Amino acid sequence: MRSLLKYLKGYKVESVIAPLFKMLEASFELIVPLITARIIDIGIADRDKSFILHQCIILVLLGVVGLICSLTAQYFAAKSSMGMGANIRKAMYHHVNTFSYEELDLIKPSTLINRITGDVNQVQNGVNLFLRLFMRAPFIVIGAIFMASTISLRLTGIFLLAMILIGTSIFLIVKITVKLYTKVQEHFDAIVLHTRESYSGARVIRAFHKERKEQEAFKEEGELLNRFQIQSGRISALLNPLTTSITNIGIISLLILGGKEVYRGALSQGEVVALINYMSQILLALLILVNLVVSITKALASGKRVAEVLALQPRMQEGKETTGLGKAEGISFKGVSFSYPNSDETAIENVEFSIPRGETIGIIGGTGAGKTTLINLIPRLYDATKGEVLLDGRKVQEYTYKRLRARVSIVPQRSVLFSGTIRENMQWRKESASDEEIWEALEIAQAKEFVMEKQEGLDGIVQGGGRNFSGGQRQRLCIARALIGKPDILILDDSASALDYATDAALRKALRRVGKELTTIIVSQRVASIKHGDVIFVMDEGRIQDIGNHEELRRTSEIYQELCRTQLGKGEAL
Ligand SMILES: Nc1ncnc2c1ncn2[C@@H]1O[C@H](COP(=O)(O)OP(=O)(O)OP(=O)(O)O)[C@@H](O)[C@H]1O
Repeated sequence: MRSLLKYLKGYKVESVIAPLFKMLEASFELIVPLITARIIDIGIADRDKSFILHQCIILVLLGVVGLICSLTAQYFAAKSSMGMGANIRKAMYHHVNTFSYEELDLIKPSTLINRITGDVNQVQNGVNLFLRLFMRAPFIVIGAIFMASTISLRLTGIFLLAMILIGTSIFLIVKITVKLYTKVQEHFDAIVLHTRESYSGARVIRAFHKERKEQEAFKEEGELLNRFQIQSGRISALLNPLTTSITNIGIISLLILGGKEVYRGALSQGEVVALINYMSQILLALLILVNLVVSITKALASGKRVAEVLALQPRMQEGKETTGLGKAEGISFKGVSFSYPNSDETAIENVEFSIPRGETIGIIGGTGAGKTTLINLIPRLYDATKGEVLLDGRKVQEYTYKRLRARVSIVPQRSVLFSGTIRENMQWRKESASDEEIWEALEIAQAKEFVMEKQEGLDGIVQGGGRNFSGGQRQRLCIARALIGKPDILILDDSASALDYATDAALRKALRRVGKELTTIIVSQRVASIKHGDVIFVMDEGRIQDIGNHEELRRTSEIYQELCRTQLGKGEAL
């Protein structure tokens, strides 16, 4: 949490003014019982109406000035805590954008969203309460005891005893409820996760007719949450009656012992009333302190979650080079192995190959063979754990991200579009892309026809995630997006899986016409999609088992033969 204090930068003055004004308000509050005592002892005793009126005006003035101080404190506390919250959110958003796939594997997007929103809000509220109340409550308690001691040192003992009893009850109850609160938070997180999953997977749930099962699981989570909330509610409900009882016992003791002092002539009636007022002020201040402690505990827990994200340093460092050596003119893998950060197994092992510029490469293999892992190393979505990945003779790590990603364009397995227009989605790689360039890319990606059919053309709306397009249309739009800005290397990671054979073939034919310089890597589980490649890599268990063109592999590669047998028909493969 301490590491988050730097985000208060720019709000230092506000953070000092807020507690100062709150303490000023508290000082006025501490004077009130003394004035009440004077009204009773002098005004009422002497039946002096003008004195009473005069003192009442002072009370009103104290109230008004106190209110102004309180509002000033609220204003400055809100300004600095909101400012701090905004600074943290900005810093987190910026920091998360520097994460590579490795960091995103470690902190899941749903947790990141919770941390950037809910947790930062909790920190913000905690800071606001802290600035306003943390100094005020102890100030009132100490001040009230001090003022009481100036009235009667003998009766101050009752105050100390009441404070010890109230303090102990509060401590015990908070200790238990904070533990329960942690449980409540855990179950609340689970419910949020469940709600999010069942909403985003609503169609799958309907398709598998799992509505009842989902409802039951939700009900179970809800009941658990309910149980812990009731438990913590019951225990916190004890707090008020317990502390009020202790205070009331204190007040009764003050009345009895104070009464005796009045008889002895050591105290006036007004002073006894003032002592009772101070006792009530202490109780109120301690109750506020309890709420403050609970909120601060929550804020500290949230602050820890926020600080964890900010402390996570991206393992990849950006290079400085903007040009290649031009030697090898293509992509080379030298003894490359890779393991995911959250896994002990190697996803690819000792991969070695070179691809000259302008070739079309097919990568085929069963699920989990390591195809996606391999191609993700080229645009540095991950860094190899062993070996080197070279692009035009330079390690990919040496290039700036801008340069590397301008040269290598990847269409991932999952087609992701963003809400906006088709044009806006097409301009992701090149903001200045003209309509002509966009139509050209759409034509190659076999998407021109259905975009033209739209009344608005390139201004056609894309709904979040591209849900107003079919799976195949989404894939084609993503391929078009990847072609804009003329990359040197185009990687299609199973990105044509939703296309029918004819469209898939038309796409590959169009890609071949793009230019001799374009290196195309097509990852697929379909033989038909990669069989025209200049070279085909056959992958299995994280290794490239066989390399060759379609005809060679049909003769030499058992895995390839098997794939052909199952897909193209037995006769063709043998
Ligand atoms: N983010 C990840 N974290 C941990 N392990 C992963 C991750 N992604 C993939 N793996 C594992 O790495 C191995 C290779 O996966 P990869 O996605 O490269 O296979 P693939 O050949 O592309 O499969 P598919 O054709 O099904 O997409 C698999 O065993 C998989 O479980």
